[in-house]
Amino acid sequence: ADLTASFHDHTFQTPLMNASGVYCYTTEELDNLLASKAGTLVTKSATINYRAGNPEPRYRNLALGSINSMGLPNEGLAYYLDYVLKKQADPTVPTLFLSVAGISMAEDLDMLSTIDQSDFNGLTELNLSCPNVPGKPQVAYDFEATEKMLAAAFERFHKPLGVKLPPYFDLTQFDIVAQILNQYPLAYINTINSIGNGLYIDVDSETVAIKPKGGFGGLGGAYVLPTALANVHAFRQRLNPEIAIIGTGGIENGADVFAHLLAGADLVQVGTQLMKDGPDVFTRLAAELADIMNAKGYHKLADFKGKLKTL
Ligand SMILES: C=Cc1c(C(=O)O)[nH]c(=O)[nH]c1=O
Repeated sequence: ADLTASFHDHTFQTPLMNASGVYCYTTEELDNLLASKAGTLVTKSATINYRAGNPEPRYRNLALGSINSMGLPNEGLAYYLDYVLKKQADPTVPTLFLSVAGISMAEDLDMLSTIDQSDFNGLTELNLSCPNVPGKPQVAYDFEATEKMLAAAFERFHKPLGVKLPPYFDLTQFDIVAQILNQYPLAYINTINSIGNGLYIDVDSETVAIKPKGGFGGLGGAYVLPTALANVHAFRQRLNPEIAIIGTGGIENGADVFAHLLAGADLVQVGTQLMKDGPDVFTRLAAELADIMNAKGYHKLADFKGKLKTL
């Protein structure tokens, strides 16, 4: 089976990559991703300046996934922009993704301007869905703010741009959000971000799992797979075909990757399972996906991508 993934005019060795925020905070982690079977990588969502983030413990692996309230810790935009600019000079390195998540629309726009004026030749991911900055509502749950943000972004940003979206749970929300997104020349959407503000309770200790926000945090892992698949498929059914889709959420094995691609994803991102297994997870996921494709007689991703059947 050929796992080569095409994404606009870019080609990747596999459709697999990390989810922003996981294993992408330091240049060492990013280099380890490049050395793995991941097709490419995305950097931790950046703010203009360094952020320490929320007090720890702020991430916990759980039997059925994970919970996190990191609070947007990052080294600042320059750190990640320097990294991708240096790496893109190397012809053996695939096209890279750079993620930004400003605390305000003004900060987002400043960062987009900085990137636009740079020689960055990869794709930029505007994170509209961080659930863990206290007092900062998720932009993407405010449809008016989303529209304002996209209009302002495309006024000043001329490189390929994608948006990271939170999960939606209502079919009319898919209609409304898709109608907004279709008005803009987006390269892609990335769906889903963590399911915001879950609460894990440890019965033995009668305590929550993480310190910030009284234990409330974004859910990842197996908990979120059906929601992730629904969002990938709902947007595939509604978005202009020129807007590609990165499927994120709940991938533990090759079958989960296959399901995301069947639902309409062009690339898939792995968060919780990457946190649990490290970059070797991409070797296992690639092998498991290839085995499934071979068993089904599929030779390349296009043979089944987006071809989910209904009853
Ligand atoms: C960028 C902040 C995010 C964070 C975070 O830094 O708390 N956690 C998530 O699950 N998703 C995010 O988008």
